Amino acid sequence: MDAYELVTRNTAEIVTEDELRQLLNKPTKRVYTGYEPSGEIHLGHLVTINKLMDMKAAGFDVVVLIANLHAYLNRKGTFEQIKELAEYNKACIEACGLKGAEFVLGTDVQLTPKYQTEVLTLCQEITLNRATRSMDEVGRAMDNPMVSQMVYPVMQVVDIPTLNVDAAVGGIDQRKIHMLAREHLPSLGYKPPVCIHTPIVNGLDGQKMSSSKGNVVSVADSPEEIKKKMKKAFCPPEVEGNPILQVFQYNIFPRVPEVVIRRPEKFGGNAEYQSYAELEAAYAAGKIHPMDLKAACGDSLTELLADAYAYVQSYRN
Ligand SMILES: Nc1ncnc2c1ncn2[C@@H]1O[C@H](COP(=O)(O)OP(=O)(O)OP(=O)(O)O)[C@@H](O)[C@H]1O
Ligand SMILES: N[C@@H](Cc1ccc(O)cc1)C(=O)O
Repeated sequence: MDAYELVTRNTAEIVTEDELRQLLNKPTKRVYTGYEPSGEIHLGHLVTINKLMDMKAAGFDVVVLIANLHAYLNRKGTFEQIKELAEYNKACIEACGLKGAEFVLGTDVQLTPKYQTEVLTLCQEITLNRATRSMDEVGRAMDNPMVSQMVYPVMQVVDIPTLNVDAAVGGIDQRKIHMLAREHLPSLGYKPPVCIHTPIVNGLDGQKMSSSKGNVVSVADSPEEIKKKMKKAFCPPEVEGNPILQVFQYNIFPRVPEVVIRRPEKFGGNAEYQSYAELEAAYAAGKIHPMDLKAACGDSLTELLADAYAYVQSYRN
C-alpha cells in the first residue's frame, strides 16, 4: 500500500486531498491528535490511534497531545483527577501499539505568553456563535456552556502551530474546530493544517461509543469481560449500522493480516479472511453466523489489546 492509501484508508474526510499529496512529498512532516485525559482508552479512541500508526508508517513524525487543560476547561474533573489520568492514558496509548510518538502534556506548552497572546488574538476574531457551534459534538453539557468551553476550541486551534504540526487527525466530531483552524491560522501567519477525519464508531449497543454511555470496549477489559460484552453485543444480520463489523473494519483489520472465524466442521469449519471487504461480503451473503462473528471479534480484540491490558493490570497493582 502506498503512503497516500495508508493515510486515507478508513477515513471519513480529508481536507484537502491536494494538500495531503503535497505534504507527502515533503521529507519531514508532523501530525498530531489530542486526547482529553479520560477514564479509559476505548475502541473509539483506537480508531484515531490506528490512523496515527498508519501515518507513522507513511513517514510522518507523530505527536500525541495529552490535553489536560482542555479536559479541565471542558469540565471533565479537577486538576488533580485529570493529572492522574494524564500519565495513565499516555501509557495506555503507547501500549496500544503506538511506538516512537512524541507525547506532549498540554500545560507544558499552553501557558507561555506567546501561546496565550495568540489565543487572545483569535478570541477577538472568532464569534461566540462560531465557537459554540464548533463545540457541538465535543463539549460537555453544552446546553449551558461555560466561558471555558469557548476558550477550548480557540486553544485547540493554537495548539497546531505550537506543536509545529502540518496535519491534524481526529474523529469527524473535531471537524468544526479544525475548520476554524484552517480559516484563522493564516491571520496569525501560519499555514492551515491538513485535516484527516476518521469515522465515529458505535458502541456495542449501536449508539456512539463513549465512556459516559458505558457502551465501550476498553483497554481495561479482561478477556472474560470482552467475551461477555461480545455475547450481549448488537449484531444485526445486515452490514449497515453493525457495530461488530465496524470493529473489524476500523480496529482489527488495520492491524492484523488475517482473521479466522472458528467453527466446528458441521457448521462449515474454520474460514479465513485477509481483508475487511472479504469478511463483509461473506457476512452480507449469510455465510457467517452473528454468534461466530462476535466470538471471532472478541478473540481478535483480546489479542490486539493484550499489551495495553497488561499495562492496566500492572498500574492497578
Ligand atoms: N466513538 C468514537 N469513535 C471514533 N472516534 C472517537 C470516538 N470517541 C472519541 N473519538 C476520537 O478520539 C479523540 C479523542 O476524543 P476524546 O478524548 O474527546 O474522547 P471522548 O469523546 O471524550 O471519549 P469519552 O467521552 O468516551 O472518553 C477524538 O479525535 C475523537 O474524535
Ligand atoms: N477536542 C479533542 C481533544 C483535543 C484537545 C486539544 C487539541 O489540540 C486536540 C484535541 C476531544 O474531543 O477530545
